[in-house]
Amino acid sequence: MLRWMTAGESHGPALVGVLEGMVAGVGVTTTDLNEQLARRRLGFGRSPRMSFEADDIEIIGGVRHGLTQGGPVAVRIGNTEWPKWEQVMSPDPVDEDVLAGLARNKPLTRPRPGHADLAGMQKYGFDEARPVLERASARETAARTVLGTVCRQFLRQALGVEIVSHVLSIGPAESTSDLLPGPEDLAAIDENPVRCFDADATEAMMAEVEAAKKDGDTLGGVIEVIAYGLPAGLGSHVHADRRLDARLAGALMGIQAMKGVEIGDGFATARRRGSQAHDEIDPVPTGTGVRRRSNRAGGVEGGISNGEPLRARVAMKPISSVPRPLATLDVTTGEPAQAIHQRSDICAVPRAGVVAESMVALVLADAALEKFGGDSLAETTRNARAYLVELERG
Ligand SMILES: Cc1cc2nc3c(=O)[nH]c(=O)nc-3n(C[C@H](O)[C@H](O)[C@H](O)COP(=O)(O)O)c2cc1C
Ligand SMILES: C=C(O[C@@H]1CC(C(=O)O)=C[C@@H](OP(=O)(O)O)[C@H]1O)C(=O)O
Repeated sequence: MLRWMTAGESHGPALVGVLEGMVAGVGVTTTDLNEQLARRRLGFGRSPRMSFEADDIEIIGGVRHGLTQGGPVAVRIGNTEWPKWEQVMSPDPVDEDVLAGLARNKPLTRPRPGHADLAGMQKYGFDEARPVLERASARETAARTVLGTVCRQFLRQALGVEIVSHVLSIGPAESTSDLLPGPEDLAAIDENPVRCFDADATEAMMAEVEAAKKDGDTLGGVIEVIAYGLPAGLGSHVHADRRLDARLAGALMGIQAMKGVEIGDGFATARRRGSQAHDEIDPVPTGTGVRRRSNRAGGVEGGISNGEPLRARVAMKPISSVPRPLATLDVTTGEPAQAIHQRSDICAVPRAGVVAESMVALVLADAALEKFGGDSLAETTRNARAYLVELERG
């Protein structure tokens, strides 16, 4: 079983991520992790913090000379913003007079609708939003991205799986193209300012972000993640929590601000007749596997991967730090007020796609290890090959 956890606050000294259960022998380096962290900073409409902050990464356990060792992989990502926050976020007590003189420490008593501020204050008994937003912040997704990258390396090296994401829509601007990007298209997608595969939709998406910025507003959108090369047989129909689709939905919805998940054609499938909704199967000569005429199911049937590319879509709500402030209350007075606004992303959909890739990688690596087992990359690969040979034999 693969387990993972992150710790750390948005303006604390560092984030930490731990991945337990990864086999030995997976090739992964600091450069691999940095590459994915850099991708997570991409995109038109991102927060100014993305351009001046660096992810200061250090692998502190589980990897030796570029190979996983079978023990927990632990990674520390230093926040280069820390010196500005050393007192506000100090783990140890700080003199009250010093704190009172710090503008950064001003209590945040006007919670933002749509952020975790008010719900978190109520739940944990805080009288201001700082302790809530520090952990609710999607800064934490840097740690997940790193752990997902280890899984991505494992999936690639054990099974030849490649994971891609692209933006389908930002606000009302959406791609109408049916073209599915492949692994070879990922570099071009990353070069596109909104990480969109459809050049025709790019300008409209950028125009939406510009217009939202001008109006003091924010935007959400829809991202698609595709995994290629996934063998049939991951996940299971036998119990709810073993279903691959349920696990993917939970993982994707577990990303801050994600409010909807579709597997394959998802909601569109619900509007079709059965004859137009499913993927008909053609007989093929023994030894060549099976063939489907389409992939509306997005590579999962009965909670089990079916060998087609896995497709999952996730809908992100607009950023809740709206520059044109939303109505709220001041919790100290109970009077109406305008929500706090802080430096923020206008639209984080393009970079959220990279986080979504990592979440999919975590789920797929877990499901692959469950299916094929093993303690080393060589053993898992051997087991997977033996299974695939049997499968193709029919
Ligand atoms: C990559 C990424 C970047 C984000 N950037 C911001 C941001 O700059 N400002 C903000 O208010 N929310 C941002 N969010 C969203 C908040 O973290 C999220 O709205 C908040 O945690 C509440 O969402 P929830 O209701 O899903 O928990 C971002 C989310 C992601 C995934
Ligand atoms: C720091 C990151 O994203 C942050 C996510 C975030 C939020 O509320 O989720 C709010 C912003 O933080 P700040 O208010 O400090 O500018 C984003 O910059 C990051 O992704 O590394």
